[in-house]
Amino acid sequence: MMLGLTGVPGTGKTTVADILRGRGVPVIRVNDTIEPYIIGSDPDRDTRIIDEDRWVEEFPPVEGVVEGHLAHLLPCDRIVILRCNPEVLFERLIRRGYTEEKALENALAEALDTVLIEVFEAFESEVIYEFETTDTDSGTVADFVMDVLADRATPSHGRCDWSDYLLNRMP
Ligand SMILES: Nc1ncnc2c1ncn2[C@@H]1O[C@H](COP(=O)(O)OP(=O)(O)OP(=O)(O)O)[C@@H](O)[C@H]1O
Repeated sequence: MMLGLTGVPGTGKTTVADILRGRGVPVIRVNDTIEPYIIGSDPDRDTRIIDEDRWVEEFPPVEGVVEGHLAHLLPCDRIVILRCNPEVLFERLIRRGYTEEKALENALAEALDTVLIEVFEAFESEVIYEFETTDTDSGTVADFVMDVLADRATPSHGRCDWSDYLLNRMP
């Protein structure tokens, strides 16, 4: 089974993936596979531009976990999407050295359910597992991913509502 572990930057994907790898689960990091597919950069947004179509086309199927915010573009069997309260996400990203602008951009992407919407466009709800990491340690998040791999978890989505965050930001 190929399980995609996705979410906005800062939701904890890499931390969880490292724990899973430590427990013997095969994990591929999207970031380790995209180098040949970089076709430019966007200095305004401090991001690299990837030829996503070619990356998806040439990605060899994996028995295990694919971790990264593009994982849901792949034909995964199951998708775990990590969520985090945008205020907390913002603080995590600032602590990690992001500029305020970039941290805010990601907090807004989380508040607007951006990744969840992309996941919904590509997958049936029976294979989508949403998990909130705001007040949950990464070991517990890793336990959940292992439950999904072992078919012990129930698909779910729609429990994260960050509309208060958006309302508080309106002029
Ligand atoms: N469950 C958690 N509770 C508290 N802090 C966390 C949790 N998960 C991750 N963090 C912290 O948040 C920051 C971002 O974590 P991480 O790099 O795992 O996120 P990510 O989703 O992989 O981001 P990216 O997509 O940019 O790689 C790190 O400083 C990490 O220590």
